[in-house]
Amino acid sequence: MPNYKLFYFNLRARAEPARMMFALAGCEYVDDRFTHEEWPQRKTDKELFPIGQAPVLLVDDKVIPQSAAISRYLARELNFYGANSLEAAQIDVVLETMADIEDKMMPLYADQDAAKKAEVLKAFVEITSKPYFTYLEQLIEEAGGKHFVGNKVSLADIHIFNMLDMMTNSKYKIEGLLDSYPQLRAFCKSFRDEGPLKSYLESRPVTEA
Ligand SMILES: N[C@@H](CCC(=O)N[C@@H](CS)C(=O)NCC(=O)O)C(=O)O
Repeated sequence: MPNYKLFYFNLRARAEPARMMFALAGCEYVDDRFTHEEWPQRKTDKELFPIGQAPVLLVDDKVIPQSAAISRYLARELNFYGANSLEAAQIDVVLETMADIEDKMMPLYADQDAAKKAEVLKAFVEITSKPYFTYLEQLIEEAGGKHFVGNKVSLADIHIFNMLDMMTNSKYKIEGLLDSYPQLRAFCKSFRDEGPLKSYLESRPVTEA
């Protein structure tokens, strides 16, 4: 097993799927978290932060930036990327659907007055995000409610849980987001309360996002 070191802010956000996979696999790693105040100094290390962004995963002496690359690498190494190519493709479908939702979410956080923000959030919940969440709701229902793909926790479950956790339980919380999606709500509840990450989720640092 290589030496793993993960560098990110003291947030769940883009690094949490990696931390969740390390926890599930019982794999040791260094979880190097820094504050926003420390970041300008940390990012002067151009070898470690070649794009000037975090997260970065150090695998022995190899630098891997880009959270999606980190997640997919660890999923392959630690066996969270499905049992075969077809399952891997199904996992990718979930990840890419989630990426579409996140793309549509970004403008919600642009500076704007309260009335405009309420209008934009309502449109996101009721219109823009609907085809994606409806599809994810259908997928988890067809899969039996517990795992999006296969019969064990995969990168799909981990990423969906993390995204929904961020959208319902962080400073980016969106009111009413999952009101129309009972299967997704049930999936999150069982993942949190009964899944193999229960004790990790209960003991991880509490962060604003
Ligand atoms: N596509 C990149 C985006 C990384 C990114 O935007 N990171 C933010 C934190 S979530 C960052 O490093 N912000 C500080 C900066 O850009 O100086 C990824 O997914 O890793």
